[in-house]
Amino acid sequence: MNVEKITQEIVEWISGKVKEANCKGVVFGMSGGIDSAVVGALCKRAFPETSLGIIMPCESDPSDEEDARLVGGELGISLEKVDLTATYSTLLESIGGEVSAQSASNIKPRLRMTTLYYYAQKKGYLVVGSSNKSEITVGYFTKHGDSGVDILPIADLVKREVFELARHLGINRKIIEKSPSAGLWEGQTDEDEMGFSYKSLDSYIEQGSIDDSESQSKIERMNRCSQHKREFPPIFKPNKL
Ligand SMILES: Nc1ncnc2c1ncn2[C@@H]1O[C@H](COP(=O)(O)OP(=O)(O)OC[C@H]2O[C@@H]([n+]3cccc(C(=O)O)c3)[C@H](O)[C@@H]2O)[C@@H](O)[C@H]1O
Ligand SMILES: Nc1ncnc2c1ncn2[C@@H]1O[C@H](COP(=O)(O)OP(=O)(O)OP(=O)(O)O)[C@@H](O)[C@H]1O
Repeated sequence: MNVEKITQEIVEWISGKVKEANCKGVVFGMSGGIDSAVVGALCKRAFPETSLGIIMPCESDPSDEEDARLVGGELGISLEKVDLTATYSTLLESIGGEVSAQSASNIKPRLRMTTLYYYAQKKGYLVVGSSNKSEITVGYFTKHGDSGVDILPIADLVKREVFELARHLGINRKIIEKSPSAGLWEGQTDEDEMGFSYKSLDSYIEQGSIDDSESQSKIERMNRCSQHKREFPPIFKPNKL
């Protein structure tokens, strides 16, 4: 992969999409992870004066905010912080009843999506998502949460390519070296939850099959089960005659 060429193409693409929408800039969530760091760096190149990163802790590990500030500081990205922890608790209290841990944790990305759209409309910006091809292939994202965005600049890159871009863009080594995590609960890591490594997933995407048949079946099952997340909701078409 010619990383500099791809970087330039993505930057031009972001710029073109924002102009087509008659918008002035971009807003994105800064989690302290590698995906949003790469997206932040690309956005800053496309819109040096009108790129805004939002840090949105929601029962998050405080080190995530430190990491997001480290990336933002080094790249010169303007940052705002919106703490969603109290909002999340209040919503769960209003819902009441017994809490389902998985359903509850998916509220967090949806509160972040709501917050990003507030800033987008207020400032005339587009919301930029940070999903990559590996996550999208297996549906490893929250429907209408972190997938609720306007444009997806790195969604055709597998995780390995995101790492290549991160190194090229000069993202701090601390961010590159930590284990990818959605940060939805303490100790969560992408690879533990998915049950296979990004290496296996990326090889499957690029080659169509891998030697590890157990991982391949898991990947194929997750891909099938998450098809609905990659499509517009089915529309019933009544016979109006
Ligand atoms: N066949 C079907 N047709 C239409 N809709 C269908 C459906 N099956 C389920 N659904 C709907 O989809 C919902 C389940 O999907 P969803 O709400 O997304 O929930 P789900 O896929 O269960 O959870 C999201 C996963 O993504 C992970 N995640 C989240 C956020 C960020 C990242 C990251 O690393 O970047 C990862 C998270 O840890 C978790 O494993 C169901 O409750 C139902 O409403
Ligand atoms: N605490 C947070 N503050 C702001 N945005 C967040 C936060 N957590 C998640 N997000 C947003 O949701 C996206 C998906 O979350 P996730 O934590 O999986 O990604 P990441 O941290 O960028 O990358 P990685 O999967 O490598 O950890 C992030 O890229 C970011 O845009």
